[in-house]
Amino acid sequence: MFLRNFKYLWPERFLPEPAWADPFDTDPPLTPDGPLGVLLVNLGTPDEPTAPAIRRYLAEFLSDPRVIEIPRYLWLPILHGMVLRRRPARLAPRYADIWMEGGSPLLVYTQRQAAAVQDVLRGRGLSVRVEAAMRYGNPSIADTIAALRREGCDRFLTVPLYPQYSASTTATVIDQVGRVAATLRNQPELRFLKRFHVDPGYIGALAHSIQSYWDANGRAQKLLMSFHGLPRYSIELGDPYYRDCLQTARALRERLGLREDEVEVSFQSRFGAARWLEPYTEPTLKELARLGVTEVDVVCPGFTADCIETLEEIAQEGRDAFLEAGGKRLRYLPALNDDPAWITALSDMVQTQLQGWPGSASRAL
Ligand SMILES: C=CC1=C(C)c2cc3[nH]c(cc4nc(cc5[nH]c(cc1n2)c(C)c5CCC(=O)O)C(CCC(=O)O)=C4C)c(C)c3C=C
Ligand SMILES: [Fe+2]
Ligand SMILES: [Fe+2]
Repeated sequence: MFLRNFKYLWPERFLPEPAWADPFDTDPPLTPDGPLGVLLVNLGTPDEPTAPAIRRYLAEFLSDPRVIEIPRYLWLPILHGMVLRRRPARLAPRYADIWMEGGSPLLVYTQRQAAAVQDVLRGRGLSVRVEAAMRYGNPSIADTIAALRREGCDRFLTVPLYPQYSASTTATVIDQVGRVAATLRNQPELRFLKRFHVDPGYIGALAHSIQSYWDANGRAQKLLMSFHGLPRYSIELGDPYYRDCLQTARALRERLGLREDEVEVSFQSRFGAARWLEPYTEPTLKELARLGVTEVDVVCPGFTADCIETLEEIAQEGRDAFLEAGGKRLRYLPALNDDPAWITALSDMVQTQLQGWPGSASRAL
C-alpha cells in the first residue's frame, strides 16, 4: 500500500496515463441504471451434513459477539475446547435426516423465496435482482453483494428474513453489510428492513396457511406457537425480541379468530447454561400432555423457512417428548417457505422499501 501511494508524491509528469484514474479502486465499474439489488438474508447453515462442515459453520456463527455476549477470553476457549469438539458430530445425523436434494432446507427454501420474489417483482415491471444470502457460511453476504455489483447493482435493499428483530440475528446482518461497504471506495446506496413482525401480509400468510391446513385436516385442541428463544439477559439489555414475538403471537391469534386459551406461546432451541426466554417449548409440550391435552398443532412463526430447528427439534424431538408424556398427536405445521401468499406478502414488503429508487416504478400498483 505504501509503495502504491508513493507515486502520488512524485511529480505528475512521471505518472503513467491516465494519471487521474484511481489505481486502488478494485470495485467493478457500475452501470448507472443497473438493476436494484435485493438481499434476502437468513442465518446460515452448513454446506454439507458432515461434522467438519458443521464445525466450520458453527465456528463462524458462534464466534459472532452479537450471538454470544460472553467476554471473548472466556467464551472462545469453551467454544473451541468443548462446543466445536462435540456438537458437530452430534448434529451431523440430524442434518443428514432433513437434508434435501438441493442442500440444507434453510438454504433451499431461502433460494426459492429469492427466485419467486424476483419473478413477482419483475412481473410488476421492477428492474430487480433478488438473491438469497446467508449471514454465516454460504452464499456469504460479501460474495453475493460482489456478484450483484458485477451485474451493475449500485443500490441494495437488505431484508433479514427474521420477522421479529433481535440483535443476535437482524443486527448482525446489518453489521455485516456495513462491513462489506467499509471495504468499498465507491459505496452502493443501502437500505434495510428492520422487522415485519406484525406486517398484515406476513400475519395473513401465516393465518391462511394454518387455516387451510385445518380446513383440510381438522384442528387440534391447542395451537402452540413456538419461537426461537433468546437469553433473558439480552431482553434485560434492551432487545425488543420478546415484545416482537408476543405481538406476532397476538396478531396471529386474532387473525385466526382464536381465544386466548386455545393458544400457547413458548420458546425453543435453548443454547448454553444461561436462563432463556420462558416457557421453554419442550417442557410446555410435556405439561400440556400432563394436563390432558392429547392433540396439539405446533407452528413456528419466527422461522420463515424450515430448518433443523423446526423439522428436527419440533417435528421430531418435540413430537417424541409430547407422545412420551402421554400426548396422542402432534402435528408440525410447515413454515411459510415458498407458500404463494407469503411470496406475495414478501414481494409487497420489498416493493414498498424500494420506492423512490430508479427502476422501482411498478406497472401493477
Ligand atoms: C429465528 C430467529 C433466531 C434467533 C433469535 C436465534 C438466536 C440464537 N440462536 C443461537 C444458537 C443456535 N441457533 C442455531 C440454529 C438456528 N437458529 C435460527 C434462528 C434464530 N436463532 C435458525 C433459522 C437456525 C437453523 C440453522 C440451520 O442450519 O437449519 C444453532 C445450530 C443448530 C444447533 O447447534 O442446535 C445454534 C447453535 C443462539 C445462541 C442465539 C441467540 C443468542
Ligand atoms: Fe438460533
Ligand atoms: Fe436446536
